[in-house]
Amino acid sequence: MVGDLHVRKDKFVIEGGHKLRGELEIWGSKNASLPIMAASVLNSGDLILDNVPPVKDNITMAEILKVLGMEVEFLEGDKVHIKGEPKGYRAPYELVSKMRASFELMGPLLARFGEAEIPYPGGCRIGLRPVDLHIKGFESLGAEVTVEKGYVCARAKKGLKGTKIHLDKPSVGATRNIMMAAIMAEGETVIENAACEPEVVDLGNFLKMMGAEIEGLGTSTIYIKGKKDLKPVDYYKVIPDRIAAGTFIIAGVMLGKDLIIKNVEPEHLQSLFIKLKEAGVESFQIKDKEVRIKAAKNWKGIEVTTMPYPGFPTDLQPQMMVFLSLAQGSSLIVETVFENRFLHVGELLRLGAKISIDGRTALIQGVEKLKGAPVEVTDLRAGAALVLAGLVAEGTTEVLDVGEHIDRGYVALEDKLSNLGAKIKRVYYEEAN
Ligand SMILES: CC(=O)N[C@H]1[C@@H](OP(=O)(O)OP(=O)(O)OC[C@H]2O[C@@H](n3ccc(=O)[nH]c3=O)[C@H](O)[C@@H]2O)O[C@H](CO)[C@@H](O)[C@@H]1O
Ligand SMILES: C=C(OP(=O)(O)O)C(=O)O
Repeated sequence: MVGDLHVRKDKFVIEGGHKLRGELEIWGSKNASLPIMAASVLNSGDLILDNVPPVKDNITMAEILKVLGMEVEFLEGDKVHIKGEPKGYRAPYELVSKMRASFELMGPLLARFGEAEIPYPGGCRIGLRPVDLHIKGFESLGAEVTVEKGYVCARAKKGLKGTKIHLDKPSVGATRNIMMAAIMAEGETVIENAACEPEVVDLGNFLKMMGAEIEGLGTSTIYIKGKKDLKPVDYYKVIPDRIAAGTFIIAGVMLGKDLIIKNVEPEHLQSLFIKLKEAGVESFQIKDKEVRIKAAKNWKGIEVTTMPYPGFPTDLQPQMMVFLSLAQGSSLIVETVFENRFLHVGELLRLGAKISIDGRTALIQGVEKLKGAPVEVTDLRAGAALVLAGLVAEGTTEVLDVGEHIDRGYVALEDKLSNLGAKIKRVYYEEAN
């Protein structure tokens, strides 16, 4: 019975060991869709964003835009229709606390209204994840920033002024937020030590379509010439999700049998391909936007260090750890981006993996097989990794609490995997609150 003391959750029940075959089309990037949806508060008119999957985070962003006064509707075929203009500049805590990228409304709202009030954001609890670099950037542009009852409030009544900003770290979110604030500022802004991630470039390309003057996208120095007047954009197509693609590619090298992953941007996944080859995996071919994969027979342990792009993505680290758990010999994974992104390790141990942690380094001793067990999801990519582990493990694995995390970034993952031959189903359960 669902009463006050119980919450309804969902889990995946996976029978491991089944091969993956057939075709899968990768959807649009969540981490590019989110800031582009945020940037739509700067657009006037009718916008169709294409390749925007209805993952939970995108739905949350749509809800926030609606609270701000815009009309947002998800259409068939991963399109979202955004109309109208924002009437307010304060985003509600209940929605912002669900994900990280909601804080990226601050830059465009500040540019548009000279004012923005956004609570500290949520998102995966993989580290402290402060927003100090975002705030320093807004302050450098001339905004006065205060924190009031958990809301970060930025004010620049006289408008923002372009300046040189050097980021202490190449933060993806801070680069995007500052870029959005700066496109309407007076004069030139230079962002040094900027993030080079494809999702930053995609947002920049969208802003350029609006008439923003931006140079240096994809490099560590971004130049922005502020402009008062932007022009409406009516259509933009978001890049494919490289992390979703990487997740399926890692599944494929463990379990593929003529698996074809489509709508992949190979350039965005070079660091993964290089590491798979270093481990001795040659059973995949890349042609244009397609990757054809067969399971590798065996592979050897390697060292992987997560780094900002074009380094190995932290968002594929948990999935890679599953692959390396089954390697011959030992592997090292060094997580340099987030200080607490080994939450999946405890769960992988339940499945028989041999992993120890020393600070930001995980030492993985390859085992012959993983064995099914109940495991709990702690964050989005940890969840993806546990699903991969369940697919490859002997016996049945129950991956608990998938709705809270996995659905944030993967739409109906169980259906996509079932279509490829996996035995996986979603089951609802109740948990004491
Ligand atoms: C919605 C979205 O696109 N999320 C991605 C984005 O997150 P997000 O934009 O939050 O990641 P950042 O690049 O900002 O974070 C990188 C590091 O910088 C630190 N930091 C960041 C901002 C700040 O003001 N101060 C600070 O110290 C963070 O704690 C972290 O240790 O990039 C991450 C790194 O590729 C990915 O894992 C996330 O999937
Ligand atoms: C960490 C992630 O998301 P977020 O930044 O929204 O928490 C992710 O997409 O893996």
